[in-house]
Amino acid sequence: MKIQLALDRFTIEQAIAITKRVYPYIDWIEVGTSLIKEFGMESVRALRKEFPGKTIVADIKTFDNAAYEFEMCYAAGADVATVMGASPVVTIETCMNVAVKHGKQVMIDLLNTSDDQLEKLTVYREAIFCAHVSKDQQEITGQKQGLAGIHLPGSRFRDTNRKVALAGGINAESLPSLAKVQPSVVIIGSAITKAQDPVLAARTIKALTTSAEGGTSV
Ligand SMILES: O=C(CO)[C@H](O)[C@H](O)COP(=O)(O)O
Repeated sequence: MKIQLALDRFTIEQAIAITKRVYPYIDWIEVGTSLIKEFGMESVRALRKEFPGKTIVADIKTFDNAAYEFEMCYAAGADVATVMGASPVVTIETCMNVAVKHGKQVMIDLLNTSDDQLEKLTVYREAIFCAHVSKDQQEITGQKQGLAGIHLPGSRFRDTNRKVALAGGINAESLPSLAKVQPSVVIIGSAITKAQDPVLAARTIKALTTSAEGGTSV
């Protein structure tokens, strides 16, 4: 289970500084949508340059203009770029094709994706399917990521080795039960980056994922 550190609502310098502190406890680095919107591809390039040894995820949340946006992310050094599951299927298909062309990956963000649409997306076997509770759902309607509320991408995904990611307000309390879903990736932002002690928070989360996988806690 990879830990993807979500970097949102920071300057590029702040994002680099916090990542350096928690570096040993995380696996993937997400250049958050807010960074991409505020600073553009420079944010992806900067994180790529600073952390050559980590997987960089550009959370661009593409909804249209797929080839242009995905080419841009991969050229800036992203290993993974995100597209919204609710987009037209042709958009998602285009993202998958651009990823194959560059030997990169696609994460499909299932925020507000209907079951009918999800059914259509099951053909994209190489994608990572991200069940996501949004910031607005967290902050305005008080929704939480949890086994009851999760829009899990169907039992068939778990049965067929589809890669699943979970995101949205995940913390040390919710992680152990969410780990039962055996996600490939857990995406964690504020529980680490806004913690009073981000290093302790990251180390605790790393220990929880390790023990959920049957390993020894660090
Ligand atoms: O995609 C995102 C916001 O749209 C965030 O990356 C995701 O929600 C994880 O951050 P947090 O743990 O703070 O919710």
